Amino acid sequence: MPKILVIDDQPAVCVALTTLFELHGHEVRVAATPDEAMAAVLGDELGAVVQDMNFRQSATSGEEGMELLRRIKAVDPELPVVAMTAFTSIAGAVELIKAGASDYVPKPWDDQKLVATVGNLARLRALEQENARLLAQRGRARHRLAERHDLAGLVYASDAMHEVVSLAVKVAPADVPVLITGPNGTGKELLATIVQANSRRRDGPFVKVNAGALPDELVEAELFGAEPGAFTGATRLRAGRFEEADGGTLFLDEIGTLSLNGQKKLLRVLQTGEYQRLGSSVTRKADVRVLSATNRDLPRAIAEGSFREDLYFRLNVIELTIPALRDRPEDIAPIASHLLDRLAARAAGGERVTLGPRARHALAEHDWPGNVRELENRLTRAALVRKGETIEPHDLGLDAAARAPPAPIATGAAHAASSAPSAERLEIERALVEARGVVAKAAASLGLSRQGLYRRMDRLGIQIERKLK
Ligand SMILES: Nc1ncnc2c1ncn2[C@@H]1O[C@H](COP(=O)(O)OP(=O)(O)OP(=O)(O)O)[C@@H](O)[C@H]1O
Repeated sequence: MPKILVIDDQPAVCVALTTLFELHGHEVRVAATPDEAMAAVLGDELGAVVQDMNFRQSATSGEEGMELLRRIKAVDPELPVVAMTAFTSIAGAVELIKAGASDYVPKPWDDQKLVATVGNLARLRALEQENARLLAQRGRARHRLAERHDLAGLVYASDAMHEVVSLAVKVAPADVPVLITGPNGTGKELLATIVQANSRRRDGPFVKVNAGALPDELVEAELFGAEPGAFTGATRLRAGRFEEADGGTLFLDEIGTLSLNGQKKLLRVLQTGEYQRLGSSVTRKADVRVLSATNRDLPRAIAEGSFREDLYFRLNVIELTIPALRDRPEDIAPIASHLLDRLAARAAGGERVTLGPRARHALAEHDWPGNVRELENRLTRAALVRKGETIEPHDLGLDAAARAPPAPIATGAAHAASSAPSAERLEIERALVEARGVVAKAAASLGLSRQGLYRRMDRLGIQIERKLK
């Protein structure tokens, strides 16, 4: 129980208050003069103070008490002080509160009220202190982690993310496969970068493959390479991704959508540590650490027969799961701020745009189906379309997102009756804006063919306005 300091020059009052607080489980310290009181405030762990306002028989103005209150508040502004006063005037009470008193009780006091008031204040202080201690502890832990490891620009404030990142840097030096799971755009590739950057292979190659985009007939050539003439059109020797990643790390993104044939080939190299180029009988050793990522529920895919269980166990020696952004709302504001810094660094004039209070509120309220990538897209869009100095909710497309669609920069009619822009729409719009409306360039940055991008634009009703050209 928190300790209470009782300050009164009358021994009878001190005895009465000591008995009262001790009866309710508090430890009590007593001071008869302002100097004794200050010695206790400076040297003891106190939960609350109950102080008289006059310390000499002749004094009645309360001046000495007011002076002591100010001295206490000057050294410990958070320490709750309850003044015991004969003041009944409103003016006196207001002055006390202004000077920092948490409350005041008249003399003679009501035992129950006094114990309740002081006890509540002391408990609140203990909670606040504990909170501050935990926050400081977490802040220190995050700081230490960032100091000792390369976090590749990943920003977070949540405990959930701290756990994931701590595990990532812990498993990084062990040469084991790591499977990174989590919804779209949560930072799986960024986390893979952290694992690689903190591994013993950090100076080796880091090769990334979108396993989901590998056409079945090219899986083998892509992963293991091909000799000239190995298949129609293979005119030159082609090194595979395992060969390129030799001595380093191979990151297989979208592993959940790798074809069954691709899974079989991958499993073999993971089991034996050996592979052959297509069209060659020479066996090569794979000195590669495999990291993989997926947003698919692999156990479910296994149950449905679309993912091999044996491959799952090979890839999933360690699993790192990144929570959806909506489940770690503390991360939204710091990531948004980081992304705005990044946008400013890339912008021609280097101007840093800020979020207006309504926009900040809208970000906190949004559900983030597209996670950090969606946040990135919305901020990029907002920085481009904003009219004022700060970003407003409608710039983000979050102006009552559920009620009406925002006016997109590249827009069409097809979606007009629909709800807020999807993450896909935002991503395409962003790519188009960055490519200044050049579809081929936007398609390349999205990893799509030009036709593929046109098809998506058609489906989403995105047309390019002249101003983008
Ligand atoms: N915590 C974070 N701090 C800073 N940037 C982040 C963070 N998380 C994600 N990002 C950024 O968001 C974008 C999307 O992240 P990333 O590509 O790593 O997600 P992903 O989960 O691999 O996406 P997908 O599921 O679509 O493959 C990237 O630009 C990345 O740098």
